[in-house]
Amino acid sequence: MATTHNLGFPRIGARRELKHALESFWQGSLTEKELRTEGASLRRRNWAIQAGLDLAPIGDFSFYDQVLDMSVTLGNIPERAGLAEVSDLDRYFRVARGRSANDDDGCAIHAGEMTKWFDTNYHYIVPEFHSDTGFSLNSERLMEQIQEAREQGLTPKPVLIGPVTYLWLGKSKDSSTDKLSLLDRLLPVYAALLDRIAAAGVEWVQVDEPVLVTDLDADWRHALNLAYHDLKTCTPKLLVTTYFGDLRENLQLACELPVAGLHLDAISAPEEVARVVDWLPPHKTLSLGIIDGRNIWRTDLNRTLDWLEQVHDRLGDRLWLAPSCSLLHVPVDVDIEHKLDADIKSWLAFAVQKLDELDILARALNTGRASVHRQLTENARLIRSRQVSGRAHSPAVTDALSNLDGHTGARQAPYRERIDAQRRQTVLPAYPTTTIGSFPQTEEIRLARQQFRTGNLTEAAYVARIREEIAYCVNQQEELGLDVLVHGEPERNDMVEYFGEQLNGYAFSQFGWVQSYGSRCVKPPILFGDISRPKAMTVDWIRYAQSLTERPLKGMLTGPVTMLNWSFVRDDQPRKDTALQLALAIRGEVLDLEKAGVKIIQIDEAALREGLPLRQADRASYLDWAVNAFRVAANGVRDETQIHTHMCYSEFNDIIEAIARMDADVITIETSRSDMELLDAFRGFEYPNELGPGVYDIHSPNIPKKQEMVALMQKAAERIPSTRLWVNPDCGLKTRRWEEVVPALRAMVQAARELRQAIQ
Ligand SMILES: CN1c2c(nc(N)[nH]c2=O)NC[C@@H]1CNc1ccc(C(=O)N[C@@H](CCC(=O)N[C@@H](CCC(=O)N[C@@H](CCC(=O)O)C(=O)O)C(=O)O)C(=O)O)cc1
Ligand SMILES: N[C@@H](CCS)C(=O)O
Ligand SMILES: [Zn+2]
Repeated sequence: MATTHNLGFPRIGARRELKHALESFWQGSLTEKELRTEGASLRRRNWAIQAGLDLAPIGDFSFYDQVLDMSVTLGNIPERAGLAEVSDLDRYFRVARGRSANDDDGCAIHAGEMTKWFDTNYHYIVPEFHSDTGFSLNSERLMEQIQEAREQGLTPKPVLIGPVTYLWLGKSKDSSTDKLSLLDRLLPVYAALLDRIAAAGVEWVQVDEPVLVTDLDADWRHALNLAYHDLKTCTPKLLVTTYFGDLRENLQLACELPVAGLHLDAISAPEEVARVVDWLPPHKTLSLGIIDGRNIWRTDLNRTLDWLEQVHDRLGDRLWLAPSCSLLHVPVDVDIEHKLDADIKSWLAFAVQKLDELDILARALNTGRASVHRQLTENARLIRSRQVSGRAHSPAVTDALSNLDGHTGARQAPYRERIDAQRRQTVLPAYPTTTIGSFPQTEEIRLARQQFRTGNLTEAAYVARIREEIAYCVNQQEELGLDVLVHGEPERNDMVEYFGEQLNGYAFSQFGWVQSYGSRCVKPPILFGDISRPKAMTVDWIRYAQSLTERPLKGMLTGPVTMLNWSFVRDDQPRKDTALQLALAIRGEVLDLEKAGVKIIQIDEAALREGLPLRQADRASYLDWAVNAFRVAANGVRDETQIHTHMCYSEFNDIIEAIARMDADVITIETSRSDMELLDAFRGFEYPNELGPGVYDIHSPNIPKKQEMVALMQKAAERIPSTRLWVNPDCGLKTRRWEEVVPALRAMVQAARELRQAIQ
């Protein structure tokens, strides 16, 4: 009998119940008890959905982030969060979100650093390590949830982040600390935790070690061996899970770890299944991730069974079935979508449907295909309907792509020549100030959009409301004295979804939310077919904003690679082909903006770095097509038109040469939290164009001080000539309030003025 289980379920709730509860709690309109009750109710509902599984995940639910939860379990919470004087939950949120100086006692606490979870759009709170970091067990949360799940009649399988991945995800806060040196201190706490779990009568524990799909040096590989040899005396059976990629040179290591089972992501690594089946010692369980946990297309069940049956024949009871990774990365339930086109909806499977698929596959293996004949026939019909549908294909798009040549992505003149034309066209002071695009997305703006969507506000009234917001935003920027203004993006629900809604080839859901960080969610649009742009998407808003000011106004677009990486994309053609289609559509918009007199155009590529393959060996080819897509989108303009791009959450050292190839005139990037160290990459490489290193962290409610920003820019000027530096925040301001934005930008403008005086 093949066993079914799941690596994790989306915790935000089908209607984002967790988001609403968290935000009410933070505003003070929900008590801690009420928040905990809502959490328990969500867990109950999620487990009810998973009741058909042989083993249900426990501990995947989190009030903010599963990595932060693991830090709490291991007693590794930064001291600044306070010890005795606050409740556990308050301390937890202090690390997650920081605390502004305006709260209660006037003491600001900076939030834990947030970064990308592997190559996904989920962000985790980075564990912090020091040379004296100690660990201590805090198993209450897991023990309670094991009990809750039992009461619901489930067989619990606790989910832990494995010790080696936990260290790998964290950051040493003092340069002397080698993270791996902490393993000796960490392992006894894992052992104690496993003992407690065993005492609760749990048989299997899932231990996530996705580091196994990355390039590991000998020390990290040794750490994996050491850790699992150390833990092998613990009673529960350990299922080491890997996901998001293939194992390659770590395959043998993974197979030979002294644990009871291994989970392989058979969606990312189909070619490794046979090798793992061969290598895995005969006493071990193999869990195969056979349903895509990161995309939303229905699985071809018949085709899956064609190869899976042979594996089942070989492994019998040793075979477990699961989605490829946690379902955290997909929305909850496609059945609640009532506005999706019926054909497209029938091609999709969200978390609930993925578990149904898993059940059908298990039944087909355990009791024969005939026992699920109806479901398999229906699945075959729907898979075929997608394959033969003409809706994904547009001959006009194929034609447009065939007209691309080597010149399409090239600017007319090199940067050193075109910068003169740009400076003649738009005269700016040294250290020009600008922002990244969005200004506060207030409740009122979202309400207006909701009323428009539900027919309670006419289009004319909605447009008037957004124009009013743009006018306010432009006026504020003029008063603050910023040099290059933006319209503030009030018309956008999201920087990707907004464009997805306007392009042919995209569909979008009503409730397809996926957690991005904490209570913040995104609704990735569904890219199902060839992409084209029926009409201009941003020109009217930007033209209106420009009409309100004499100062230069920056047009604002999302780039093709970010559109690709933050959408659910079609799986019937290579991603690079889809990127090129997106690039052509965005190129059309860039040229329309230029035609409308816009002299500066920013094309955000916030997710370019995120899409970088986890393995070094795969990176060059990704960067080639990703940079090419950006160039096709951006570089059709005249020399005088200045192209900006923006990237956030980026480590640039390893991709600096690719960034230079994008040939944007100006790049604005996140750097403030790294104390400008990120700019070392730009110095070493002698980055030729202009750069706006973010001078303050927009994720924090703290108002930056002028002197701090001056100091950061001085550090930047040690690496990049000051004549090529811009002054701007790290990222967009949509999550902040106007009361925070105005003083922060005022201080930033003053900082720029001080810097200018120093070079006169
Ligand atoms: C820069 N970032 C982005 C990432 N990915 C993206 N796709 N987009 C990004 O901007 N990844 C990295 C970072 C992550 N950062 C953030 C920051 C902020 C958010 C965020 O605030 N998300 C909002 C949802 C935004 C949205 O779509 N709003 C809609 C309203 C949707 C809604 O609430 N609908 C209601 C019904 C009606 C209503 O009340 O309006 C409902 O469905 O119940 C809009 O503006 O129209 C959030 O609320 O979490 C995300 C990532
Ligand atoms: N223009 C976008 C970029 C975010 S990465 C914004 O300002 O929100
Ligand atoms: Zn950004």
